[in-house]
Amino acid sequence: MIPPAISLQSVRKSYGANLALADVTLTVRRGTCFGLLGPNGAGKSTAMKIVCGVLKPDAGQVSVLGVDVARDPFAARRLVGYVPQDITLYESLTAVDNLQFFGGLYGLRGATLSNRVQDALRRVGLASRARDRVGTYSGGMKRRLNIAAALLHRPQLLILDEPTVGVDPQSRNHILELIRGLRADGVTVVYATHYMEEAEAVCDDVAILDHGRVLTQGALGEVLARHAPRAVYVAWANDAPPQCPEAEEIQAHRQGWVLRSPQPLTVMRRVMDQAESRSIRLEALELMRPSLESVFLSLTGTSLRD
Ligand SMILES: Nc1ncnc2c1ncn2[C@@H]1O[C@H](COP(=O)(O)OP(=O)(O)OP(=O)(O)O)[C@@H](O)[C@H]1O
Repeated sequence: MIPPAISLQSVRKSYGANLALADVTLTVRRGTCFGLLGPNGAGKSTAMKIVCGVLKPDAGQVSVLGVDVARDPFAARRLVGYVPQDITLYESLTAVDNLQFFGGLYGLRGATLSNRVQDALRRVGLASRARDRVGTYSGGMKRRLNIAAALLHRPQLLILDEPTVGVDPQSRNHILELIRGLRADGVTVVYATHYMEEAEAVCDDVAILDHGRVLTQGALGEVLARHAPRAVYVAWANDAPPQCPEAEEIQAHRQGWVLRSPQPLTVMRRVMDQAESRSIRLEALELMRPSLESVFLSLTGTSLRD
């Protein structure tokens, strides 16, 4: 059997008394885009640093494309491109000089290094600004250059830790397109984010992590089907919401109400009957599409994480 891109088995990691990963078991399939999702402090960065060999787990097994990270950390690291959450670039150097430096750390030299630098700059849409100092770049350009630095050694697995924080919609769109392009080229991408709409747009599989534990994982469609609360949106020309014993919760939303229920079709029928019998004009009646955002909130709760 071909080993998966990433396998974490019962991984545990503490920082002193602070348990960051309690018991994490995860599998990332080759050639997919995998969304690692979780609120602040869930353990996403810790898990990714362990996969890259930057941090050692206290317990558990980690392998990358079949290579045991504990046994052969250097071989594993060569297979992985890691884009950290914090920008790690030299502001006083140009984009080319930054990439030449990082490429040198991977042992790239001469014409190979120059070609890889040009390729990476093209890929992230920065070829025309290649000779400008990074200090003159916008936040989105720095993020894209940060990604280019992780592509120079042509990794089979790219790990991105919240790559779209603080970027404008254009750079965000460019980064999402870049991920789709890499995936189409056969690169496995792990994408950590708390932007659920981005994960829905690019990920094949997702895992939701909280307090160092995996709450759910699987194909995006499966996770939505398994956990998304079913709901109906109703707007009608009446001040009160419809009466519906099947609704577990009724919330005001836009010009109407959201009725959560495991029997949404019964709810819809009941609303239509009431509208007809009481001559109330119905303005909208929709089965709400399950969203990753609603799954995320229903699994991780709505209390603030600081
Ligand atoms: N170097 C460290 N020393 C002590 N505690 C740490 C350290 N790094 C992380 N932690 C703690 O470990 C837990 C997991 O943190 P981690 O950064 O892995 O979460 P995260 O999901 O990536 O969060 P965020 O979305 O905020 O980046 C948190 O409680 C955090 O405060």
